[in-house]
Amino acid sequence: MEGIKILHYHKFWNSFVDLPKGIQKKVVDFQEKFRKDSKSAAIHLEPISTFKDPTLRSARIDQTYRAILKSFNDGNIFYLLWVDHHDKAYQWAENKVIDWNVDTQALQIFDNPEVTPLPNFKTENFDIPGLFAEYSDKDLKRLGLPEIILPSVRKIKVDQDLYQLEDFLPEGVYEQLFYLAADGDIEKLISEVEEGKVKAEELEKQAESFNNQRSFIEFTDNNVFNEVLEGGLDKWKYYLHPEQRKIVTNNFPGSAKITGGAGTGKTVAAMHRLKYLVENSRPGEKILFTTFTRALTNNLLESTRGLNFHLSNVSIRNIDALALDLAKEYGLVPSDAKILEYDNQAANRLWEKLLNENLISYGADFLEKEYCDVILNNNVSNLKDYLKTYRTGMGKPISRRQKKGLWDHFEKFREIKNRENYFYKAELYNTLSDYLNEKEIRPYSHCLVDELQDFSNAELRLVRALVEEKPNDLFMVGDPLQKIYDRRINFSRGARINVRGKKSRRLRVNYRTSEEIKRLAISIIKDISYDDFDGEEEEKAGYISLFHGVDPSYTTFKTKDQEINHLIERVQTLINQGYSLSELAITSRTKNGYKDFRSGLHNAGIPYCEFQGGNRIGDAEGIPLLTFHNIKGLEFKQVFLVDVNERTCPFLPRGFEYYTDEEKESHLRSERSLVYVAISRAIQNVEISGVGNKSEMINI
Ligand SMILES: Nc1ncnc2c1ncn2[C@@H]1O[C@H](COP(=O)(O)OP(=O)(O)OP(=O)(O)O)[C@@H](O)[C@H]1O
Repeated sequence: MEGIKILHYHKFWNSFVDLPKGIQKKVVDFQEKFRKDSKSAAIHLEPISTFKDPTLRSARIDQTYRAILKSFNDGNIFYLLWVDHHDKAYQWAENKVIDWNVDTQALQIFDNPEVTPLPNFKTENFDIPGLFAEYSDKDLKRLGLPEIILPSVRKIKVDQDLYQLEDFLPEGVYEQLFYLAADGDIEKLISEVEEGKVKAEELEKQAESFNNQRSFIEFTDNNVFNEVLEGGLDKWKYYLHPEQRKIVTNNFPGSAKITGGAGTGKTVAAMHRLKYLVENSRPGEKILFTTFTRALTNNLLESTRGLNFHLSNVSIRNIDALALDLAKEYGLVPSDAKILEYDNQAANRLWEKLLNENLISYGADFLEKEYCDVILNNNVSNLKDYLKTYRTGMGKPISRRQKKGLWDHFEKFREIKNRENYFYKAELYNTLSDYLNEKEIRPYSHCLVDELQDFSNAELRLVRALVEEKPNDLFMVGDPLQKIYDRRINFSRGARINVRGKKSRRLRVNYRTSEEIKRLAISIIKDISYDDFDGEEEEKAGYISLFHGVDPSYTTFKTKDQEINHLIERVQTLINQGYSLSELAITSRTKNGYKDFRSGLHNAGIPYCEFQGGNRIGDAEGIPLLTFHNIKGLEFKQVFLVDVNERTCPFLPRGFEYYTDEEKESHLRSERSLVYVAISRAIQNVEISGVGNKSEMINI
């Protein structure tokens, strides 16, 4: 038959990569022949009597290798499921159930419970109701639960039973039951499943539902095979979670905010969204993808190239660099303008100058904080507005009279600083936003923002000003739980961005880390409440990893030398096991924290590198040494958190005892977020170490 479709199961690639090179090439040829004529004698497409599923077929790759396929829709669609040595391929297929689920419009693959018995739960005789007792069979089936597994699900009484069933459920179904156990809103879950379906009656169209595309994709050319032959498959480029795909292709009536825990594929969704916008853009439209750090910008530049679309109308820039360039281009700052960072040497010198030249009863620290957090963060340009501005989170209230006095000081400070051509970043953003708004210049048609939680109100106002308000104007992804800078964002009031209701969505599947690592990461911040950037509490429930690994460890030592020796030994063991150094990372709360480990690596002859402004300094192939701040946005197979004890985590700055309660709380929240960020960078394993007493933040 002409025009046969082959849909590739994402786990098919796991079997494909393990084949000898020569056989991989034969698999590529096999598919070409199969598409032309699946009934050709050379292909030998046949059912096998030992397969429990009568719709499964074996096909011949050569004398010894077989492909396992499922025939679908009267044989004009085939699912290519597995390829292996004859015996192993048959073994893989033998006891599988491979069923089309009409409720979800997705093919389901799972072990036949008649052959592979489902686990018995310890809670079987407990006199407590089933975890899902309040939901009808019909509703559970609408979430994709196969009829044959329903009796076992009815026996689940506690979360632990559900975890035991994970490997016996089809993909996606465990996830749905996990969400249901976490927040109990079955109507919401059913409607999410429905959104992942297509309206069409034809099975061929239904096979393209978002729910089915989670695991099955048609590859019509051989490029992807070449990609695998050259070094592996980046599944994120093709197989998207239905929630990711919805976000990528959705038509948002205005700006969209996407949140999700660490590793839930927010950056991946944003990159696909960029591709989608480019492919649907009109001539002349320019699209900006911006983020906070240079390291992430560099990663984005690299990764988006792999998605194969034209980047000619796309600008991928970090927000600072973009703002400075645009401000210079519009003549808003001199070409030799210099940037002031909060609390850096130049800023401290200028504030001291103000204090020396005037009789002022406030300290430089207070003045700078008030100027940056209240004046600049709210873009206050005159005394009248300053008098009206709330100083939320600023501690001790100040009177109208005090505000008037302060305003005079700030005007003098501005003169001092402008004379020397210095500008705070926020000042640059404000000046630029005001200019763009006044002149109605909108340099970009769409803007995507990654690491949203690190943006300040001033940066977000600039983002808002760069793009005209219209459907699909802004697409912003971030994780409130990873907010490691102590700055308040408020979309509607602070940044004039409106994203309430349906325009904000949340991703929940952690693709990066094992469930064990995710649980540890979440335990750090579980009792803290995080703002969703619009004054509501960000949800934490229903955040799940779908694979398992080893339990993270936390070891303390008597001396620093012991800790260093232990780390060096562990690194050497991992190298011997075949890990490359760049797959590992050593991270500590401060730069000082990893200094001794750097010497240890040096003495042991193990190459290392550090990060500066997004670039690797030292041996680029060496093991990276990073602070918890600059490991953000990156990922590694194994992460070592070093120098972790009661004194370093949380890290308390000098003068902490004088902070107001609100400031203390805010600081400690950021400290917890930092540890959450550092732990959640690991794919397979986290090892924590320190000298002395353990940090009370980490309970292992
Ligand atoms: N649909 C997918 N299929 C396979 N892998 C995926 C998918 N989506 C994301 N990933 C992988 O999961 C990891 C985390 O993805 P990503 O960086 O997009 O998450 P994130 O939510 O931005 O994380 P963080 O906030 O922690 O930086 C990456 O290795 C990515 O390739």
